[in-house]
Amino acid sequence: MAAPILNIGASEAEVSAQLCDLVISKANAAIKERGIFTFGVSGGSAAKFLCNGLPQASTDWSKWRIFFCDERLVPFSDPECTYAFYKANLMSKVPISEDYFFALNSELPVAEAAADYENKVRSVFPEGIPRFDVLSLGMGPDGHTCSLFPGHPLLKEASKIYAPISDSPKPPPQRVTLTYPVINNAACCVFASCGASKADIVQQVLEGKSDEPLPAARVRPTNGEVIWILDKAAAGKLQAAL
Ligand SMILES: O=C1O[C@H](COP(=O)(O)O)[C@@H](O)[C@H](O)[C@H]1O
Repeated sequence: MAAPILNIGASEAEVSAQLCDLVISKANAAIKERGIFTFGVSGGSAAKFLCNGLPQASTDWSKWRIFFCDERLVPFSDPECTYAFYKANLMSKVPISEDYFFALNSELPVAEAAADYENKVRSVFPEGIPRFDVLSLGMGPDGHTCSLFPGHPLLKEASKIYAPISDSPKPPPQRVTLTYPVINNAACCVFASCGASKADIVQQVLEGKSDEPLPAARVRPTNGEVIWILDKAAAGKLQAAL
């Protein structure tokens, strides 16, 4: 298990550019090697960072297979719907087929929606624990990542690819999330976080010592890398950045 790699950008725009450059270079390498790029995307600020730079990518979009690291169980018309954000800010700008940007069926009850989404993942990863080329992750001010929240029983979920959650402390309450066995089987997990409001939690996750690590600190792929891309404000309390 490799130690996290830390990259610090001068500004949010630089963080966004570094994240997009990393994803595009991993995508083009995977496509060259295996003819396919499997990518997990998050909502919140990470979605904005990706949508700033990915539309300019020089890549073969027909080879990308995009899934959600987590998604909220709300209709496409709801402003909280992450799929709708990517549809407006990425899918409308690049030639990726809707068949390969896998949406959550928000008309199903949450447990069925998670099982249905798991079947979609199985269309690309027919067996075993899926190994995504890249998971683009965000971290909330409480240290959550995907929809895995501090102290929640889902931190221990070990049998599902995607788990339903109906009591998310951050609204909306019903969501579907990747689980740790899949997250920690990825080839690359990349966090992008910006702003002084994230500085304390970034410091706790990257330099804190606890018997109960925060959800973002549990992202440690056994045979992959973890990269953190931060702006100066988010990295402001790290000893490693001094
Ligand atoms: O609710 C969510 O929050 C996290 C963190 O979002 P951020 O805006 O604080 O970066 C996000 O990664 C996750 O996908 C989303 O559902």
